[in-house]
Amino acid sequence: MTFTEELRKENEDIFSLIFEHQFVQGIGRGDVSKEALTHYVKADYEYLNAFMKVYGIAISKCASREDIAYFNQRIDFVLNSEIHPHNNFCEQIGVSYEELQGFSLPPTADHYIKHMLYHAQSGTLGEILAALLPCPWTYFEIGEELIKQYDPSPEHPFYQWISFYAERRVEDTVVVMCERLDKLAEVASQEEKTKMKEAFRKSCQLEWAFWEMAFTCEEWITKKGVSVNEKP
Ligand SMILES: Cc1ncc(CN)c(N)n1
Repeated sequence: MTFTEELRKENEDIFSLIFEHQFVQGIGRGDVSKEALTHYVKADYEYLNAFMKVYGIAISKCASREDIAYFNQRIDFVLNSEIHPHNNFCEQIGVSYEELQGFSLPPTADHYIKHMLYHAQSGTLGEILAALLPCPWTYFEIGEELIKQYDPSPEHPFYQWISFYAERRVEDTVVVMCERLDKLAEVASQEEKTKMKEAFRKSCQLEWAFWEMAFTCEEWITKKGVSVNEKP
């Protein structure tokens, strides 16, 4: 079994909790509330900005141009392609994408980006990839699961979102990231592999928590109660 096959097996519990999550199932049924969609897009826009910065830190640790080109191409995908699923949600909410940009992150999303930034700053390239991999991997499998369970037609409100993540391009992203991580794991010490496993599992758990954060419209607590998610 490869290292990433092991990771997938050890985290089957979290993957299945993600597939069952009410937000994810709501995408499949086509009935997520506008409040939850809005909360998700506001947080995810900033989350993806942080994700690209983590790729940037990974570039600073690359030893070859081929590795630099790989991370550069990943940044391009987030910057220019991952706007499509957000636009699908915005159309369903009835707002422009620009209106949902620039908000501060709710607690769970804040935790998730700091978890990735921690591994980016202090870890090896393998540790960084392990922290990043659940992002494309869980979404690709969500796309696959929702197609299997709901077989959405082009009229489905979230058809674009579902088909974007179930697409070949996202599958290829996962396959290539797994191959890269497997190669790095082959030469990693036991201690480094343990760190990779911890980073991967926590990112899977934070993926579930991110859906929950959006579904419950999670906010920071203040003396007056929970604060409204305002622009800083
Ligand atoms: C939180 C999160 N995780 C994963 C993805 C898919 N790249 C995303 N857009 N947002």
